[in-house]
Amino acid sequence: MSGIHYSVVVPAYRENGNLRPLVTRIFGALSQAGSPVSPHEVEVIVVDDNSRDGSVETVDDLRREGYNVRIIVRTTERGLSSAVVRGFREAQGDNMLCMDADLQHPPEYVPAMLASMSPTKQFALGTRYAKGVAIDEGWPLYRRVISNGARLLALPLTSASDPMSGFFGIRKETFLKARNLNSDGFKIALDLLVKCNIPAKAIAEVPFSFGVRAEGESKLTGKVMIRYLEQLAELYWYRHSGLVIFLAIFLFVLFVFFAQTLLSWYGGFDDQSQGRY
Ligand SMILES: Nc1nc2c(ncn2[C@@H]2O[C@H](COP(=O)(O)OP(=O)(O)O[C@H]3O[C@H](CO)[C@@H](O)[C@H](O)[C@@H]3O)[C@@H](O)[C@H]2O)c(=O)[nH]1
Ligand SMILES: [Mg+2]
Repeated sequence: MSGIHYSVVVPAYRENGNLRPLVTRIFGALSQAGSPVSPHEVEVIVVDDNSRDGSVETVDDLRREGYNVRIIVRTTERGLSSAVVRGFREAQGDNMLCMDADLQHPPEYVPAMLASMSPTKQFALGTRYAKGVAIDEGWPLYRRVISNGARLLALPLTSASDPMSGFFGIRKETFLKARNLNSDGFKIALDLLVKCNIPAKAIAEVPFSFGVRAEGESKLTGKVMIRYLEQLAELYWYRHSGLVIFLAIFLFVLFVFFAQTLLSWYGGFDDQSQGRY
């Protein structure tokens, strides 16, 4: 039996400059005295979409230096969510964590995130909306507005405080139950929370301070935001189809009632006018 109980999956596109600090800091944090998880139980899987920027060589070097890290290079698929799903499918650990490569999810929180998963806590969620933590002040206002707007729109779907943080963990047994996952766009955590039907009591929230990107550029584009709105529409339907159908019938009945009332008013007025002239 493999001694790997934890897998850290890192979707990465053109992140070569960040991979060495990321991996060394993850294993550094796990090697600290008092870490609830041993570095020997952990593997890191980078899922790269053919960046051709030296990422493969960097991971090979790190592996030779003794870090348990490997890289999957996809050539026919692209996208953050589908990269995460691929990494989870290849993971050996029963406890799987997803984190960004750009150090916005500080590696020092990895031990706590991994340890927070258990048979009763099937989902770990790094949250930026808790007492004592902060989104880095360098984060631009427009990104805060987008983030809060996205969070508000997800409120009818989950009670989790920050389903958009991108820093989350899931137990393999629960992940394997997910059906019809939407792997488009950026928001795979929200999809998993809804489609695996994770109740509030099964979510371990871990507050973390969101950093600024260390190297390279963000890949969040207008297209990604539109995909998010499409995903929300699908999830609303998935979770609340009964309510949506009820509201549609209710609005239809209301419409018919008002239309009839208006028609009878209009008809009555017509009758009177006919009588008068
Ligand atoms: N393999 C792969 N990885 C990708 C792709 N697009 C982005 N990534 C990787 O996904 C991670 C997040 O992408 P960023 O480009 O850094 O996104 P962001 O704008 O900082 O958004 C992040 O913050 C949001 C919170 O506000 C998170 O919601 C979001 O998931 C993401 O973590 C990075 O490691 C990046 O390399 C892709 O097409 N393919
Ligand atoms: Mg980022």
